Amino acid sequence: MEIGSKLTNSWLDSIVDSFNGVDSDRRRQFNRIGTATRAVIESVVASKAPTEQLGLIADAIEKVAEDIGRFPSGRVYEGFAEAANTGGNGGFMDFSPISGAANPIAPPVELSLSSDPDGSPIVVGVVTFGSAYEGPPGSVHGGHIAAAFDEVLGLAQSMSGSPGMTARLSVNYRKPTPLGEPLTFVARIVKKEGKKVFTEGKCYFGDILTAEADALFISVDFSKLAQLAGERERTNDGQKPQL
Ligand SMILES: CCCCCCCCCC(=O)SCCNC(=O)CCNC(=O)[C@H](O)C(C)(C)COP(=O)(O)OP(=O)(O)OC[C@H]1O[C@@H](n2cnc3c(N)ncnc32)[C@H](O)[C@@H]1OP(=O)(O)O
Repeated sequence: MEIGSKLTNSWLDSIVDSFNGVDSDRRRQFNRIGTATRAVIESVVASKAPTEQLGLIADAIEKVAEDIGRFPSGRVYEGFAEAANTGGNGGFMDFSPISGAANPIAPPVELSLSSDPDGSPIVVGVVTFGSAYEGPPGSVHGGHIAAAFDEVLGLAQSMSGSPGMTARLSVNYRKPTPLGEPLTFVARIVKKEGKKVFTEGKCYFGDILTAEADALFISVDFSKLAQLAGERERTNDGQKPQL
């Protein structure tokens, strides 16, 4: 199922088009950096390395930060990084904080579109949270579970054809969600009433339901998104938001 075809707004199309023009080698290098930085984050959290080694590693990381910091920083793909905005265009999501391979803070959640046994479209997110995401001992922090739900539900609601923003997200944590184990998130649209898109999702470890969520999305006028993008540019320039 190609949901991108349902997202026909020209502002969004221009963003997706801008991704399509992105040099693939550049994208590959960004993804390499994201993957390596994510590995560093995973290893430095509670590392058992000797203190002397930690000092050398800190020196090396400070050098990397200095090297990359010499270049101006902005956004490679202008626009939002959330799944709901992408129409399923994988590349545009490279910098999503949840599913973006090139964003080191993303676990990342790997998203795909599927259908349930009755043929209804669903979004599936597969992820293994590493040590950096620990909340209760051996378990994923609840905030990161909520963020993963926001991402998969956000993509699901875009299948309504009139995507919007999360207005409300409610998570019910049924059992501790294990770290370091593959988890499967499943999300779907429940109903649509005017601008309101109601969604629900579940998180499984194997057959075990560890958390479930429901969320309300409100379809937004793309001029609002353009306004938010403009505000982001202003705040990037050091000015205060004016929303
Ligand atoms: C292509 C779009 C992709 C967008 C990005 C992808 C999102 C990915 C997931 C996210 O992380 S989004 C980030 C977190 N969410 C936000 O920052 C949203 C902040 N809130 C807003 O910007 C506005 O409140 C919002 C756009 C959600 C709604 O504003 P509107 O001016 O469009 O709503 P409006 O006042 O027209 O209300 C429409 C209906 O929705 C209801 N409603 C609005 N906000 C609500 C809310 N927060 N909770 C419950 N109901 C809400 C409202 O009562 C009303 O119901 P009725 O028609 O029955 O009267």
